[in-house]
Amino acid sequence: MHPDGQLNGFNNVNGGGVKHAEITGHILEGDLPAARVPELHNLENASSQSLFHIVHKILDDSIENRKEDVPDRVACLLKKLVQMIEQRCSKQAEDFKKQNNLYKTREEKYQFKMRVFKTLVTGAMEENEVLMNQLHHIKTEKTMVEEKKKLEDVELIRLRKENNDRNLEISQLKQEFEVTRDAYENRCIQLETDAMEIKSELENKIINLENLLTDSRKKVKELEKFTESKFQRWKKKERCYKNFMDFQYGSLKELRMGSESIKQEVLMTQQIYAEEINEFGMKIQGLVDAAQNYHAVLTENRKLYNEVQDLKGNIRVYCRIRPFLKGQSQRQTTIEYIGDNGELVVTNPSQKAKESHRLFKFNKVFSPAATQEEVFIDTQPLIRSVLDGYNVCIFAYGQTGSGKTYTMTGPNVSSPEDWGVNYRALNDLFHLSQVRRNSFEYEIGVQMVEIYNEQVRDLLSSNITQKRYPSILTSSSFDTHTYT
Ligand SMILES: Nc1ncnc2c1ncn2[C@@H]1O[C@H](COP(=O)(O)OP(=O)(O)OP(=O)(O)O)[C@@H](O)[C@H]1O
Repeated sequence: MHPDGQLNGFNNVNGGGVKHAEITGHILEGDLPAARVPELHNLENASSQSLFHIVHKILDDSIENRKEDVPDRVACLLKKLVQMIEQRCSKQAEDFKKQNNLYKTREEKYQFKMRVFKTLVTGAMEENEVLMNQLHHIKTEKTMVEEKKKLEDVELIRLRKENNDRNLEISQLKQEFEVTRDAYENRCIQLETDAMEIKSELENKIINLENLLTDSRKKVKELEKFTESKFQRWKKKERCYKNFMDFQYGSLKELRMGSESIKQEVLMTQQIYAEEINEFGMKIQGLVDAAQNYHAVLTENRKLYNEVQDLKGNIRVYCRIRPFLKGQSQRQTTIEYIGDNGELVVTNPSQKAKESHRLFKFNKVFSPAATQEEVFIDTQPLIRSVLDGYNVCIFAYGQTGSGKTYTMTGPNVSSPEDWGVNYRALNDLFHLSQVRRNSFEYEIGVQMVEIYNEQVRDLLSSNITQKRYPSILTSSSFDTHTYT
């Protein structure tokens, strides 16, 4: 593997070593003539170390012997030696360069080979891994196959046992088959005998059936004749129906035409109807406007009406004179005069002449002849103002038997003519709420009380214990709610 130049170099050194001994022998002797210096050219092949050694020797020798001619020879020799060393050095440098280049080339080659080897090694390792995996897989499969084999062995033993059992069964079945076959053969013989009997029976039946068939054919012929006549009748009927259908079809055509004309009429009517509806809508709009105006006028009217009630006076006192009851004498009357504007003159015969007449002034005085309706008509406007949100109180005052119940309730509830103020007022309020139901919704509550000996009693309560009010009535107890 060493370069050739280096090997030659060693040879030269060895070879040079022999000559070096000879040359040093001459130089050491000190009689190296100048004529022999050219022989030193033969030292070209001597090693650099031996040449340096020679130089050292020459120098030592010249120092020891102090010969005058030595320096020239030494100089000549040294020059020669230096030239040789230089040549050698340059040669060696070239050799080194060459070797270096050679080494580099080889190194690249080696590196390339190394890479190839590495690739091969990597491939070999991967292959090895794959093989290892395959080996592992094969081992696993082997284990499975072994287990399967064990199971199959067990299965084989079981199948063998089963086979023995089956053989046993087969032999038993064979025996049974023998027995069954014998029974079957006997049965066949029996059946053959039966079949023979049935055959003879069937032959008899066939003869009978043939007779029946002959009869049937006769009947079929008769039926055919009958069918032919019927067919003719049906054909006649078909013709009739066809005529009828044609007639119906014509009627249907007429009906369709009629339907078309009706459709046209309906469309016309729809158009007229739409126009009329439009007109009607416009009229309704007018009516709505009129109704709105009507409401405004009604509100104004009501306002004026309540103002009139206010002007008549918030507190009004009416006097009703009860007629004499049966058995009472008409001569006992103390009523002297009843005026149209509420004047009442009462006489008291027990007083002196001046004080015997007393004048009372009321809003109105009802005579004994006044009816229930006349009394109510004067209170009606006040009652109606309740529906506009005014508080109204009507109460009767008087001594026992003076006619309070008669005036407020009436003597006979079943007769509307006899109804008192209460019934008439409620009747009027319900009637008005019905009339105004499109504009207002009223909720009406009723309470009737009696004040007797400064004790308030609920006249509508059916429970006796709750009849007496514990306290004085508040105005809110009489409220009538209105909603718009
Ligand atoms: N205007 C009238 N016309 C005819 N009969 C009358 C009239 N007013 C009262 N009466 C009769 O007078 C009687 C007494 O009347 P009523 O019972 O109404 O009196 P009252 O004031 O309620 O008595 P009390 O305070 O005791 O309850 C009754 O029989 C009633 O029918």
